[in-house]
Amino acid sequence: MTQIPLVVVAAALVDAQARIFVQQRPADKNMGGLWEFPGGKVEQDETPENALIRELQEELGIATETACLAPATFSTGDIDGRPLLLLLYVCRKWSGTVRPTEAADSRWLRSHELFALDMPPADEPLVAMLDALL
Ligand SMILES: Nc1nc2c([nH]c(=O)n2[C@H]2C[C@H](O)[C@@H](COP(=O)(O)OP(=O)(O)OP(=O)(O)O)O2)c(=O)[nH]1
Repeated sequence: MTQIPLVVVAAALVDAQARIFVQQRPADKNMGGLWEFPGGKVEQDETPENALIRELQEELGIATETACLAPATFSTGDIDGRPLLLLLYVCRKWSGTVRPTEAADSRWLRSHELFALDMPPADEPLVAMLDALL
């Protein structure tokens, strides 16, 4: 049976020291304990950018806008047998202070430090791309 991909959006928030924000998924969630970029699923009738703006507000308490979300790269994979399309944006401009509301842990890391983290399989190409880009 053909399945429509699950579209997930994620942000590489980059601060003035070129560090990137990552957070650890809570143990009770799918892929619990893995490190990820903030973001989540695009809901019906949402644009990817609006979904990411919503997720950043919900998960981190920060506000940003579409013009501040630079499409960086994407990756593909599957989640529980459903195709996954993971869209990564780079965001350098937001208002408010990053305060994770749901994460088990969080860190600001240089791009090369991301390679040492346990992340979902679909994130590996994203990390390589960020490391080349930043
Ligand atoms: N946020 C995020 N999700 C990722 C990344 N890499 C990756 O494979 N995923 C997967 C994990 C999840 O199965 C899915 C995102 O779903 P989620 O559970 O975080 O999204 P959500 O906030 O919309 O979740 P919910 O309302 O269903 O709880 O994408 C990543 O870097 N960031």
